[in-house]
Amino acid sequence: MDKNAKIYVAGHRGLVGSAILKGLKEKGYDNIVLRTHKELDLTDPAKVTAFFEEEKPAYVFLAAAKVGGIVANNTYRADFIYQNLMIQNNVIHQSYRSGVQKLLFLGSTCIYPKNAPQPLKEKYLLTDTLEYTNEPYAIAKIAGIKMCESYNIQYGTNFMSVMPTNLYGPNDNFDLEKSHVLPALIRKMTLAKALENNDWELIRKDLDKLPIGKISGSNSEAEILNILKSFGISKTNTKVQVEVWGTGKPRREFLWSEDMADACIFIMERLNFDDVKPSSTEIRNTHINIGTGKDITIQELAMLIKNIVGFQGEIYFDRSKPDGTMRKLVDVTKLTSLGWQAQVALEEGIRKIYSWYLGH
Ligand SMILES: NC(=O)C1=CN([C@@H]2O[C@H](COP(=O)(O)OP(=O)(O)OC[C@H]3O[C@@H](n4cnc5c(N)ncnc54)[C@H](OP(=O)(O)O)[C@@H]3O)[C@@H](O)[C@H]2O)C=CC1
Ligand SMILES: C[C@H]1O[C@H](OP(=O)(O)OP(=O)(O)OC[C@H]2O[C@@H](n3cnc4c(=O)[nH]c(N)nc43)[C@H](O)[C@@H]2O)[C@@H](O)[C@@H](O)C1=O
Repeated sequence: MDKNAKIYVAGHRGLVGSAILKGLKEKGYDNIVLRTHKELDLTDPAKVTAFFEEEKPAYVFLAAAKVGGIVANNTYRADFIYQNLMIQNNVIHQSYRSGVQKLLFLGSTCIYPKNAPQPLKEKYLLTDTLEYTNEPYAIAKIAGIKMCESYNIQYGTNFMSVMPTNLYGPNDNFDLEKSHVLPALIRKMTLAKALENNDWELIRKDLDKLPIGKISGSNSEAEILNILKSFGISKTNTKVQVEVWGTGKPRREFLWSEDMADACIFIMERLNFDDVKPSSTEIRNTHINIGTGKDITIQELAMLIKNIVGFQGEIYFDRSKPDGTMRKLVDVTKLTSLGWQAQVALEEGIRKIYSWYLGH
């Protein structure tokens, strides 16, 4: 990418978009065009058309999407399929129409079949049925991969697709109902530790960030305890307990968001669709996995976060909540063979995000 070329980062205030923006600035890219969700609703075809006609970016990082954890995906199924299809259809199609030189579409490893062999190779796409809790989101993401691939084949565009594993880092979503597991457990353990220490000031400050109406400065301690209980943080006479969803047995792989951003920029700077296009007519692997190549169980993750936060109480598993896919470790050979590797180990990343969370 030319350092002066106009680059559009869609979703620049989110977890990944903010890390991509930071990474681009650090590398000296200074012609970056941005729009908040409020300024440009990417589900609106007319507004997206007008934006591309006006700005004509040369490069596009498509990091805007409807995103959430397992329960959000399972609950807001219509929103996840509709909004994601609309956002990506609009951005990819208008990128083609306005002559964008290269686009990076962000998918997710949930595109792979629920029971696919491990580690997940790119070619396992579309070989079996998906995990049901996130099927609408996964189908939208598969449509995005196939849209990039089809435009490349028919129109000669250069649209790349990447499939990141579970991500975490600054500007993540810490909503206790809609977020992913890692930010949710950071927040739950932080609140639980504050409850152990009777640190009501910290608890009030934290809960103040909840949707309006749940808490105000005048909530009594009993009312706050009820709110915490509704999020799975409870106190008996002797101990504080934190609820962890599911059985704790599923395995997940976690990548620091700034490593993810680094991989995205690496791919945009060095790779083209022709480099990843297989010669076979049965194309199933034109996308690229991004991950660390290491996974842990949710129980191990919960214990790691508990220790780093310094929460002394107990954790227990709520088996009424879904486990989702039991394992989705990605095969990162395609990317690492090109010279890219993740830098931030999980324990270091958890320390960093815990410190970021306390500061925010
Ligand atoms: N987080 C993860 O663990 C993973 C994420 N991914 C993928 O990475 C990408 C980025 O995800 P992540 O950064 O976590 O998501 P975030 O929710 O943190 O950020 C998404 C961004 O998209 C914006 N956005 C959402 N809807 C619209 C819209 N209609 N118009 C304009 N902007 C919109 C949001 O703005 P606002 O907040 O104002 O709505 C936000 O800035 C997504 O494609 C996601 O599917 C893939 C695998 C794992
Ligand atoms: C990135 C990926 O994210 C989603 O998939 P997921 O990996 O299943 O997402 P998750 O982070 O929400 O959960 C991981 C595991 O952790 C368990 N778990 C324990 N306790 C909490 C908890 O407190 N919150 C959450 N959210 N999960 C918890 C939870 O039960 C599950 O077993 C996809 O829908 C899709 O969007 C996608 O692509």
